[in-house]
Amino acid sequence: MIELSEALVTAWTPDPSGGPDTVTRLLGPVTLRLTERRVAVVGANGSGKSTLARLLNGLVLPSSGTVRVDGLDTRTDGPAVRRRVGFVFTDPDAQLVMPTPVEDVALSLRRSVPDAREREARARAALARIGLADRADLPVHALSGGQRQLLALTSVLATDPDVLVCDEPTTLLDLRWRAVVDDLLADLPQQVVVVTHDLDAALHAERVLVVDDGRVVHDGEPSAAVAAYRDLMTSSPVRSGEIR
Ligand SMILES: Nc1ncnc2c1ncn2[C@@H]1O[C@H](COP(=O)(O)OP(=O)(O)OP(=O)(O)O)[C@@H](O)[C@H]1O
Repeated sequence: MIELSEALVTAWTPDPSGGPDTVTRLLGPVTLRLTERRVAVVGANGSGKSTLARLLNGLVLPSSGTVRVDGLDTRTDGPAVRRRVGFVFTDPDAQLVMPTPVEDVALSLRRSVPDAREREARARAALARIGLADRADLPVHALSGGQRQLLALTSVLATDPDVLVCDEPTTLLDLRWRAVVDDLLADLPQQVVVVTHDLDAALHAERVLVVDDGRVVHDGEPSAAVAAYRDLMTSSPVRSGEIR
């Protein structure tokens, strides 16, 4: 289970005129217990969604307060937390590190499958399950954006995380690939936390968090949360100079 207790994220911002740096609040303080299997996070651009998502696996550490995953503190138990919580970025190129799909998935299996040949066989089987068997040995950059996102997901899932956090995993995809990735995520046995601008997808979650100006301003069942988010967006249009 993921628990945030008074988690606050701040950043030091340099003063362009050479004065002292200022501290900016990016998120929080947030107190949450995430127990549902499907959680969506929605909010305006720059509202703090990615910061919240990154807190969950220790990519961002709280400046004060704590974030715990199954009792492990992200500040002191980072590697153990990251083994439990897989993270999928918006842009798959941010996380695909090997030249070919089969090598990328095999790399994720290195801890659990010591034998190289067995690892490769399992990587090929995983790629076959998502329909990429015939792309396994192509250069990664030869895959389409949707195929690369599926590959990134497969590589993260190969590490067998208990929780998957996805930061806008379908934003760069067309409607067909969006449906493919949404279906894959929907069928996973793991807890999945998805940051999304896709309100239809958010409506399929069990719980939706609405983030605004670095705070969780609504937290509840999807239809009420999405309605609250729509109200928020129509009642506070972006005005010049207000973009965070
Ligand atoms: N390290 C940092 N230093 C200073 N400001 C930061 C830092 N990281 C994020 N921010 C700012 O914090 C705010 C929240 O960023 P975040 O990426 O969490 O927003 P978001 O809701 O995910 O936005 P989007 O939907 O556009 O991806 C933004 O204004 C961003 O510029």
